[in-house]
Order: sequence, then C-alpha cells, then structure tokens
Amino acid sequence: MKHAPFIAVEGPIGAGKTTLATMLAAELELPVIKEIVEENPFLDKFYQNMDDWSFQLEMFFLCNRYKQLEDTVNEYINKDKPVISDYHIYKNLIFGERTLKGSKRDKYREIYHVLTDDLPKPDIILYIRADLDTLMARIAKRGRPFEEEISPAYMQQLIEDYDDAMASLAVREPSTVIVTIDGNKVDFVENQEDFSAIAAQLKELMK
Ligand SMILES: Nc1ncnc2c1ncn2[C@@H]1O[C@H](COP(=O)(O)OP(=O)(O)OP(=O)(O)O)[C@@H](O)[C@H]1O
Ligand SMILES: Nc1nc(=O)c2ncn([C@H]3C[C@H](O)[C@@H](CO)O3)c2[nH]1
Repeated sequence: MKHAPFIAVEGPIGAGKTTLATMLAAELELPVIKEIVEENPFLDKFYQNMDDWSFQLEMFFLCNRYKQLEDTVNEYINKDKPVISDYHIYKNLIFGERTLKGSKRDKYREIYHVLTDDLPKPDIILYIRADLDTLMARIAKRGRPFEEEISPAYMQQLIEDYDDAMASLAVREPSTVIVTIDGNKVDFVENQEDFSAIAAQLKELMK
C-alpha cells in the first residue's frame, strides 16, 4: 500500500467488531479507535421507542463519529500512521436509512454527506457477517440491559442492510479492500488459528 492504511472492522450489532479490532491492534501494534457506547444518552430510549428517538440517536452517533474521524485524520492519517477502528463512518447511513423516515431521513442523509464526503475513508474493511441466531446469542451473552429490547426482526433487517451496503460500497469505491469474515464459522475468540489467519491476511494487505 502506498500510504499507511486506515483499517475498519464492520458488521451488524454483536458481530465482534470491538473484540477483533482490539485483538488485531494488540497483535499488529496498531493504535485502535473505539466507539463510545456507555455514555450514549439516547440508546436506552431509542430501543424502547425507535420512532420517537431515532433522529436524536442518529445525529448523536453522527456527530460523535465525525469528531472521532477528524481526530483520527489529524493524529494518524495526515501523519501517514496506520490505524484500526471498530467501525466505518458509513454505518451511520446504514442505520439512518433503516431507522429514520420521511423528511428526517432526507435531512439526515444530506447532513451525513455534507459532513463526511470530503473526509478520508478506510482503505481496508474487515466485514464480519454472522446469522441471526449467532448475533442474538452474542448480544444476550454480552448482557447490555438496553439491548434486551432488540427484536429479531430489527436484527435480521440490519443483517440484510449490511450485506447490501457492503456490496454497493464495493461497486462505488472499488479501491477499498473488503475482506468478508464468516462469523458463524471463523471463531477468532476461541480459535487461535482462526485469529492468526486473519492477522496474517491483514499484514499482507498492509504491505
Ligand atoms: N467469535 C466470537 N466467538 C464468541 N464470542 C464472541 C465472538 N466475537 C464476539 N464475541 C462476544 O460477543 C459479544 C459481542 O462482541 P463485540 O462487543 O466485540 O461486538 P461488536 O460488533 O463490537 O458489537 P456492537 O455492534 O454492539 O458494537 C461480546 O460478548 C464478545 O465477547
Ligand atoms: N440506531 C443506531 N445507529 C447507529 O449509527 C448505531 N451505531 C451503533 N448502534 C447501536 C448498536 C448497539 O446496540 C450499540 C453499540 O454499538 O449501539 C447504533 N444504532
């Protein structure tokens, strides 16, 4: 790669993004950027009533991620240092298109593009796919109280939205390398060989 890569781990809720990004950062000695979850004042309310709270929540995520991306650009990308993040800012659009309706969705889409279109995007995406049963089990095991309200229908929709979004990103931005990881079969937590294979592939891509 001509410049130090910007790497993002993506996938639906509970796919293992933070887990994998943290493990890869330790293995490859990369700085890691993580989503701030616990301080989000709207998540709890959103899961109880999505229609009432989606705009506040999506705007909160967008503003936070915009700030984090700005910092990442200044601290790493402009200094040609590699970095790994446990999300891609594009996920704002994946969620926003699903949770918002009508004019709020139109306004949000516009704001998303105004804020992010001129900012650097990840060169490499590690996309973790997993089926509904696997994801619901992981979310339950993790046990965040506000996520008890997550319905299988919402999750199934997100799984499909993520597949569509990654396919359209591959067409729109062919220079982005997307590595798809089958999270049902590949177990980077319990199986050292599985983790080593992902780390080796990433090292190769970073050259
Ligand atoms: N391959 C795996 N095998 C078993 N457990 C896993 C695996 N990957 C993640 N987990 C567990 O599943 C839960 C969710 O993982 P994690 O928090 O990394 O997901 P995430 O994709 O970052 O979630 P979110 O979308 O909410 O940010 C955690 O309890 C984690 O320990
Ligand atoms: N609606 C919505 N929009 C987002 O951009 C977004 N990003 C993450 N999440 C949810 C998933 C986990 O519950 C929790 C932690 O990732 O927050 C989101 N929800």
